[in-house]
Amino acid sequence: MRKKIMIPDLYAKYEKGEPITMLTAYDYPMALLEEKAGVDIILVGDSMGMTVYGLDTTLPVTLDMIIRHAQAVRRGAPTAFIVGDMPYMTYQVNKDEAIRNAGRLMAEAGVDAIKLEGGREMAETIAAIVKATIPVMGHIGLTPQSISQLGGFKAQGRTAESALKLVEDAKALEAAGCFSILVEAVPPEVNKVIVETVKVPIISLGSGVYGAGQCLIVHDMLGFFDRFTPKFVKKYANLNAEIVKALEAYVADVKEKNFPGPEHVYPMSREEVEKFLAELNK
Ligand SMILES: Nc1nc(=O)c2c([nH]1)NC[C@@H]1CN(c3ccc(C(=O)N[C@@H](CCC(=O)O)C(=O)O)cc3)CN21
Ligand SMILES: CC(C)C(=O)C(=O)O
Ligand SMILES: [Mg+2]
Repeated sequence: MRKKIMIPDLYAKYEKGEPITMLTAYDYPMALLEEKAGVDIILVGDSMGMTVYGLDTTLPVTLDMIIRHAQAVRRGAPTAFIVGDMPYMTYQVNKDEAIRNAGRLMAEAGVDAIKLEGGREMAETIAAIVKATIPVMGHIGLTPQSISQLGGFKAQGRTAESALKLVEDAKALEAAGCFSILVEAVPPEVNKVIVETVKVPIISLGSGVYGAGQCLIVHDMLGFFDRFTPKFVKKYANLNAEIVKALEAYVADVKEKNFPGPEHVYPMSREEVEKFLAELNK
């Protein structure tokens, strides 16, 4: 088994120019497969609200949901670096609540770090969480918990003014003590400047090749989610089609009585069958 990945291992990769790989996982079977494939960072994302629970946004996801799913992911991926996503309103109210909730994710779920959305306005909260011994990954650009203010899931930093603000946000997050920052759905030109401005490793989700590594939502890249496909997704498989093919074959087999076959049932000796029927007819 691979050695447990810790923050210094991520930094060593970054310094060597070896790209860091990151994917979401929400359950034990997917975590097992990602561990097997050698994924460095597994994010137990609040995107589970949409990919696993069929909700329209990430806002209804609760801390208890993230904790339960992160526990399952931890069992499947003992050596991956696991990041637990802080759900909507578990860190925005005040620093004390943010520390307590981040601490629950660390202690109850066994994650290695937490992630929360926001720029400058979250810097003080992040500094407080880091001071409480909890590593924080920042998340700027498209921040899905702000969907109402953003007016939809739209790429960010596409004007000079908003791009400048993103660079300031990244600086503030670094100063607050984030060990890494995820930059979502930002033009590559802007992400490049962020990468060159801050020292901490930048993970790109839909923000081009610059930075320390890449992230995708696993259900998107496996073709296991159909409601929409962000422009930044590359589909590495079409699981939906594979699964439907298997399900249709099962439905047809049952209807045509081709399943179960003799190999799927528990045998009884002829002697016992005869005894059974004789007793029954007495
Ligand atoms: N399955 C899944 N994948 C994701 O990447 C993801 C989620 N769920 N849930 C939360 C957010 C939403 N995300 C998204 C959604 C859409 C775009 C996108 O490409 N939007 C288009 C159209 C936007 C519009 O104008 O309506 C764009 O060009 O920005 C990007 C990220 C990223 N996150
Ligand atoms: C979009 C990624 C980075 C995320 O926050 C999630 O999966 O919840
Ligand atoms: Mg999230």
